[in-house]
Amino acid sequence: MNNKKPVYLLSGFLGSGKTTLLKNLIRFEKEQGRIPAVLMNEAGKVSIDSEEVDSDIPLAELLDGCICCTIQDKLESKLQQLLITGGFDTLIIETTGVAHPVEVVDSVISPLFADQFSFKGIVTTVDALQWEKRDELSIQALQLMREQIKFASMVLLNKTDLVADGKIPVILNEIQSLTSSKIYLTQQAKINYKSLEDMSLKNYDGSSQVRLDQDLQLNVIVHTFSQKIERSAFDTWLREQPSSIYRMKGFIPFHDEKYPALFQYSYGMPLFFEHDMKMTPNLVIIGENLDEEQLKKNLMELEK
Ligand SMILES: Nc1nc2c(ncn2[C@@H]2O[C@H](COP(=O)(O)OP(=O)(O)OP(=O)(O)O)[C@@H](O)[C@H]2O)c(=O)[nH]1
Repeated sequence: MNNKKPVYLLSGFLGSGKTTLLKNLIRFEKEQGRIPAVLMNEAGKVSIDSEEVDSDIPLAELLDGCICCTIQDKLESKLQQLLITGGFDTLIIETTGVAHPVEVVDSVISPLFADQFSFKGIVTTVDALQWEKRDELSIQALQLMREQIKFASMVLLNKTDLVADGKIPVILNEIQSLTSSKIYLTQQAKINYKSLEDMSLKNYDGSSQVRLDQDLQLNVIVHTFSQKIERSAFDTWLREQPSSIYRMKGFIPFHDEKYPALFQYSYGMPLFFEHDMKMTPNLVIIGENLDEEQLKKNLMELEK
């Protein structure tokens, strides 16, 4: 009888649907009578996604950096902590959108945990629309997306609702040329989660070509609003932002709302959701070669 806890690694570029998949997977695990633990990290000092994980789920977080080479030691100690605290059956790791999955696999497959964890594989989500528009990405960002696909044990081609039906076979072919793993077409990262149980770790040869810290000039900027702002002024500010901002998320304190609104933005598409709890009004901005000083100055002007 194998008592090792299965570990799933969720990978995928910024905004591709990892957190959406995580939430679905947690629900599925609970329905199967299992308790999932979650390890997540965010490329910023504050965590937005962890607010989305129910409080009854064991959760460990790594902040301020990517779950990759720079914090591998921290990752190992978090894994150890989780094992000591126990009380879970499955572990789901959500990596930041800028992490190379292989770096994380290295920690999880560490001899330290060999008898406790059974690594099931990497599930990579790909934003179909973003793939279609991949020419707009920098070479490094595109290279990372390719690597995330190449090392996947399973690929979810997500957000298929955002591209024309006729384009799907083309995209599918392009992605299949990078991996022999199965590709599922999804919306809101919905699949039959039982297929995850049969995954095996493919394409893991330990070689990684992208060292993000050196290659991709990615900035993570965190702004904390000190006052409420006008929605219209924020919308105007949004329209002026460059395409080199890949992702934003946070809680925005608007004048006419009781609590800060949850804000999600990927590749030019903003979404706002009412929130029924008072969250710290932090906005995390992720992009390439961003002018932090100018961005913060403009955001502060919205508060006047
Ligand atoms: N239209 C559409 N939107 C989706 C789909 N799946 C997820 N989204 C939305 O896309 C946004 C980003 O999804 P997340 O699940 O947060 O993506 P992520 O990969 O965790 O993002 P990071 O944490 O920034 O790397 C959210 O607003 C989701 O609701 C989909 O299939 N179609």
